[in-house]
Amino acid sequence: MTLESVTLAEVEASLGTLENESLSETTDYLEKEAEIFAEEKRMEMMMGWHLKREPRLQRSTTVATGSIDVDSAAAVTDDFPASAAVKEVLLGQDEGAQTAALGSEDVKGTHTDLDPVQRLFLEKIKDYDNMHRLNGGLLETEPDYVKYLSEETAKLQRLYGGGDLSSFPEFTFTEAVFAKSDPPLLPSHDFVIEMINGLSRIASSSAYREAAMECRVLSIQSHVVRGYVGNKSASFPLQDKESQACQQARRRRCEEAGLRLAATGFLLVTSPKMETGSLGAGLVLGFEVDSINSVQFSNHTGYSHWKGQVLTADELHVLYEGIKLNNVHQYDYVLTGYTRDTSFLEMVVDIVQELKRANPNLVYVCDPVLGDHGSMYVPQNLYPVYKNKVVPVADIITPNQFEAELLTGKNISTEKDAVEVMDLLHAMGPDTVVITSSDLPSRLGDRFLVSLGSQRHVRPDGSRTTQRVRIEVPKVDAVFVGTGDLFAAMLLAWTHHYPNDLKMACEKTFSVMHHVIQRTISYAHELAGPGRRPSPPQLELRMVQSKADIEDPAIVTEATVIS
Ligand SMILES: Nc1ncnc2c1ncn2[C@@H]1O[C@H](COP(=O)(O)OP(=O)(O)O)[C@@H](O)[C@H]1O
Ligand SMILES: Cc1ncc(COP(=O)(O)O)c(C=O)c1O
Repeated sequence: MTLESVTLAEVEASLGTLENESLSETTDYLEKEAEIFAEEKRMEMMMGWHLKREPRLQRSTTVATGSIDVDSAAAVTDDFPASAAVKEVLLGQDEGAQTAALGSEDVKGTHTDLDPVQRLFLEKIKDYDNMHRLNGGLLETEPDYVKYLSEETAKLQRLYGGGDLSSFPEFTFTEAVFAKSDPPLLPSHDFVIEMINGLSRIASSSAYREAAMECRVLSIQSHVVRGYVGNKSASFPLQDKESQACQQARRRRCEEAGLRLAATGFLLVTSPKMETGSLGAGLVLGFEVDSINSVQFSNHTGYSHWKGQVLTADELHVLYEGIKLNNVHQYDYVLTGYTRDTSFLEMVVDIVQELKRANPNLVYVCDPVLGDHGSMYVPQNLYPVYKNKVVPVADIITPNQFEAELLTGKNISTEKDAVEVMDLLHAMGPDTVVITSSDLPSRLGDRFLVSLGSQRHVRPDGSRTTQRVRIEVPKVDAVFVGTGDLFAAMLLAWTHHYPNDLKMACEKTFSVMHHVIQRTISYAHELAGPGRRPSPPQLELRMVQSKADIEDPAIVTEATVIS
């Protein structure tokens, strides 16, 4: 007889014979098969589901307990519309009453509105309950189950300090007494109420919304499949790094707005005496980096071979139009680097101008990539576009010495020359200029690289002030590619964090560079082997491995304020 061919009547008949007998081995198989089938049938009838041995219900029929199984009761009441009689039997009485009802012959007789399957179900529970009581424990359990149960019980007893795990615990609620102390270590009851009421006000306040808002960068740079230049060099560090810096900057703004954000991830209106911790899990504010890939190459152009595609000005415009049509063209920063095409660069300028109109506080960070050490490595016709169109709309620029000289038409032979060049660059537009590398001699010796920075500020009274710094970092005897892009991205991040402190922003930025470069060169030497110069693939920046240094760089170089 297959299970499918068992009719309900047969099931009832089979089980009916069991009613007056104890469960025996000979009927065991038939009963179990019938029971499973009956259960499935019952489910289908009552719920319209095609439920196959739903585990909670299986448990209720195979593991009987001294009192009603809470899970099975919940299954009946929560998951399908059991009849009033079933509910009454299962839930309508206290534990003792339920046990009594289940153990009594009345169940079948008094609830005449039960359909045959429901009755069968209740009778089975009743049978098991009787058997359980007679047997003094679980029925038909495998040794493994008994072992598992006793281990789990022991575990719970260890965790919760013993006690009877089979009975419902008693709870005693006593009124909390809030100790008054000065200064208060715990918030007072009134304060907690005030805090809760305040939460909804804070959530809708503009300061909170501003604090919770993301900081979004549009980065228009190269993409490479292999290695780290352009967007590959800038995106990961920005996304990673800024989660910390943004949090701090925004926490400061929140505090200024009279709000405090506590360490637990809860937003609290605190009394002024209460300590504020880090933002914790409450707000996560990494830079959102939207990348437009100006080229997609297999690798950077310092390798023996490279292949790929170049984005045209029109294609750039199409991408930007798409963003604009969705009205998601609100950016806090634009970051650009290596470009070889004049019309593309002009399109970038148009986009920056339009984005600045949408957000007058937008900061454009530009690495005016033209060449190095006296020679240009982009087409000559890019130079006038940078000089006349790009630099004037830029807020932060990161030229090397050659690029700074080219843009201003003035040579740098001394630190004084460098300061004058930076002033000329300020006059062209940008408030922040960092000359990333120079041939100027270092006071620390010829194994150090000298860089200079200058930042203009407008004082509250409208007058201008300029901070200028010199920074010297150990020179590494190798050519790295992608360092200019990483540098610009990190300067963006750290000037965001320290908008009026170029010294600090430079110390952080140059320290990140130092850590990444040191890790890269050690690894490259290891790969190349003793006495051999590392190849371009071996010199790819160790970006992911430098995550911790990018997030929180140990300061390895102090910037000197020079005027
Ligand atoms: N060989 C090197 N040794 C030490 N630092 C370097 C070296 N090359 C690059 N850097 C770091 O990277 C930064 C950017 O340098 P670079 O890539 O030469 O800029 P750019 O591409 O603008 O010419 C430098 O300011 C310096 O911190
Ligand atoms: C495709 C590509 N993008 C960007 C760069 C810029 O690299 P860096 O950051 O060293 O100026 C290069 C340098 O070769 C490159 O090949």
